[in-house]
Amino acid sequence: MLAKPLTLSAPGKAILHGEHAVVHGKAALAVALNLRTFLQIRPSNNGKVLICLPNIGTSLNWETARLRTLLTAFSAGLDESKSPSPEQMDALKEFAGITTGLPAPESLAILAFLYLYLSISANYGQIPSVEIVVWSELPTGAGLGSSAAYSVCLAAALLTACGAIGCPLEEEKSVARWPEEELDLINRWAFRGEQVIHGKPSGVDNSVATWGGVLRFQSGKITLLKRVPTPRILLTNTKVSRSTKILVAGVKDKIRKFPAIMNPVLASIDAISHECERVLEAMAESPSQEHYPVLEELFDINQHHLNVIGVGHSSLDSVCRVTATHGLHSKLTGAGGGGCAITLLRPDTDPLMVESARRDLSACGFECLETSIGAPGICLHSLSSLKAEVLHVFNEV
Ligand SMILES: Nc1ncnc2c1ncn2[C@@H]1O[C@H](COP(=O)(O)OP(=O)(O)OP(=O)(O)O)[C@@H](O)[C@H]1O
Ligand SMILES: C[C@@](O)(CCO)CC(=O)[O-]
Ligand SMILES: [Mg+2]
Repeated sequence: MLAKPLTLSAPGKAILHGEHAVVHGKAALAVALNLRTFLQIRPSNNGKVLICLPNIGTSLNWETARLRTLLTAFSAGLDESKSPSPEQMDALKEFAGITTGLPAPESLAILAFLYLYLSISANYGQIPSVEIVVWSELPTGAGLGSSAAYSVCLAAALLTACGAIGCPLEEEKSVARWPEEELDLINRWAFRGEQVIHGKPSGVDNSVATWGGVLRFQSGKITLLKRVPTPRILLTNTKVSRSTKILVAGVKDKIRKFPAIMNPVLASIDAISHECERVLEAMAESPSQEHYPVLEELFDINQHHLNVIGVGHSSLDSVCRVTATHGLHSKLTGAGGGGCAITLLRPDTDPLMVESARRDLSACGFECLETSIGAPGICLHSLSSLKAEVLHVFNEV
């Protein structure tokens, strides 16, 4: 059980190709970002469970005895066919005093936490009185998988706290990862958290946050692409807020209304993901500049498709237009409707050109984020290995 504080982190992600189509059984290519969500869980002896979420200004606590009264409704196990039921969600909303129809960010985050806390306790054994702090380097709700990194951190922390999985961090180590079968369990529980936040997630985001690196995801099948080169990208946050849940529901509605028009678009996005993977593999075989025009054209085509299925936004059009004036190619990433875009950079892209593109993007009110890609998935950290910024957050709350 939990004898001392544990600190863990999971990465955000960028989807190169396949967002939305992946919800409908098509392939997606996703990369882990070196922008992470950190969680600290510490034992406490006040008979309460506390969750503190500084990114969204929320801190709540409940008596463990009160939480226990809900346990029987959450003992169904990890049956693949069962997702969080409307009855379970209603019980949680009533417990947490959430009455609004359209859930606010803090409501979704709390519901996902309560769902995971109760389901994991009911299935593996009571989680003791704990304090949990979650803080992220990722913008929340901007297409970079913040919900998945949050769910993966929660699942890993709660499974470790109740002894369902081990704690692989040895004394002298600064970072440790769980063995594959435990990562698989973390990923499957995190998917449940995503279901609470998203409604109908494909599972691609929680898979990247769990496994890290670069992967292809299709209908629940995760293929880690170990050999492919990780392209350089520039991330731009338009700062236009949006909800993945609403955007995913909008696409579903469009497919229902116009199946003969929308299904070929999804099939084309699927073909783009496969073509991109083929090109990345060819680049691994023979690195050469000649592959970049193809990757750039795939970005352009997919961006048009994403507009067709209704997840574009004028701010994302602006990112594409501004970067195009510098000879660069961009597309939205994640759910779209605002949030972030990715711009492909060639290894030989002139840094001055990138700098001037960034200046123009900033002048539009957008924020460019620097990060590397192919980062590791969920891991445990020793306190001494944490960056000062992260330590500061955990020491403050
Ligand atoms: N650090 C965090 N603290 C608290 N809640 C968080 C945090 N990160 C994510 N969330 C929860 O996840 C929600 C955002 O999820 P959403 O799926 O809409 O966006 P995203 O995951 O950032 O983007 P995408 O799904 O397109 O990659 C927030 O409203 C909040 O409920
Ligand atoms: C829009 C979507 O395809 C990606 C969000 O990052 C939703 C999902 O796959 O769950
Ligand atoms: Mg999300």
